[in-house]
Amino acid sequence: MVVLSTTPARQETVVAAATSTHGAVVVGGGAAGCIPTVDMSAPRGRAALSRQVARACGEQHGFFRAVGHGVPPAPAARLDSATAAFFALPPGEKQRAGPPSPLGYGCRSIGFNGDVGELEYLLLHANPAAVAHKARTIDTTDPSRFSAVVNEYIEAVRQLACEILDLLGEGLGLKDTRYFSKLITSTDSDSLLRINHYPPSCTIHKLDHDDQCKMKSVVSSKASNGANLTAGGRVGFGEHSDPQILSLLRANDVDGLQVLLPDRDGKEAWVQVPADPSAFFVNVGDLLQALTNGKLISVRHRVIATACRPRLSTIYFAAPPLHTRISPLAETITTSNPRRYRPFTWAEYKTTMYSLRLSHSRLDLFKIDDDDDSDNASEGKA
Ligand SMILES: C=C1C[C@]23C[C@@]1(O)CC[C@H]2[C@@]12CC[C@H](O)[C@@](C)(C(=O)O1)[C@H]2[C@@H]3C(=O)O
Ligand SMILES: O=C(O)CCC(=O)C(=O)O
Ligand SMILES: [Fe+2]
Repeated sequence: MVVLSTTPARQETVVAAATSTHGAVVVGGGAAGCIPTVDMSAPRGRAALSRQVARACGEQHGFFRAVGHGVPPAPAARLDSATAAFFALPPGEKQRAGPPSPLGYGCRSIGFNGDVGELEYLLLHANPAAVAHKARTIDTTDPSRFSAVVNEYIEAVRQLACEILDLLGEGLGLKDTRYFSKLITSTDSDSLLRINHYPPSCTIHKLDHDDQCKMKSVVSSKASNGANLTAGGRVGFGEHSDPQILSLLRANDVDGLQVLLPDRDGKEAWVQVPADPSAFFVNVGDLLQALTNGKLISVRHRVIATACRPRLSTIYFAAPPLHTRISPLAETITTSNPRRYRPFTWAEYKTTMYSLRLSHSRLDLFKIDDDDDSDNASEGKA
């Protein structure tokens, strides 16, 4: 295990993941500390692939690196250059697409309850009409080109999300194996696209590279400019779980993403996810945890900026339509795993989430008490 640093305030340990020869990313010190890799193009049966995806999204992970995913590189490259061009504009021009309501351009402020991060971002509703509307303020010279680039990317990544959700439906043995993917393909689905741009974290001081790197290994809770520091870096995007069904993240070659995974002793540790621009990082969202009655796990993650180059990441949050009723599926409720969550709609969940801080474990508010016999008696009814 490579221990990068510890922060006295939270006694947290950050471990770096390393790639094993058989393709799985493994952290020394326990199987639960691994980041699984799924090669979606590997020649093996569909059943084996679906079991592998379901295992990665459950059993204490909720997170995997997808390679051989079939998304062509060109739409991603076009999106990256369009968004990089936007972030390179003078601040006044970027502000035309803000403030985030929650959609639009945002800088440092995240949500409505006082969260801040060392980043700027674009948050878009993932449907063509909404993209076209926002594009008018994002690319004032050629908004229709910007829209086309974004829509092309969304279509490619939505297909990948559907494929992963179908594999999960099969791996979990659902009667309707397409249940999850149907939720996100409806025309009024509430999916989002977020593009995060993290400035280099070593531009504060005009020091040579070696001095900057020495400074970053100094553990402290506040930087001289007031930014939060954790485990030797600035908090780019604070600890949270994603609220939706499934998130597909792709980033450039700059590290920063960390996931909170339990080790063999059940203690949690932040695991550094090595950058891989050709891969998608897939994580289970709160809704999928609720729908599967906790069989799949909505992983907590964060971004800690330590690099001297900007990090550009793009995340597709696959969500259902607002009126969708979220309730644990019958196949996931058993005597040993009785119903854990009460039914709710995505709209209800969103209202709750926007009233809370980023780090809140919001799904807990929808939990059924262990000793509530009337709710647990509804075993087998979704
Ligand atoms: C503080 C907040 C920002 C957030 C909405 C929230 O109230 C709590 C969840 C946050 C989050 C995290 C994942 C995604 O980046 C996001 C778009 C989402 O759906 O939930 C953000 C929200 C946001 O930035 O608006
Ligand atoms: O920017 C990243 O790499 C991750 C950000 C994230 O987790 C989010 O936007 O929900
Ligand atoms: Fe996230």
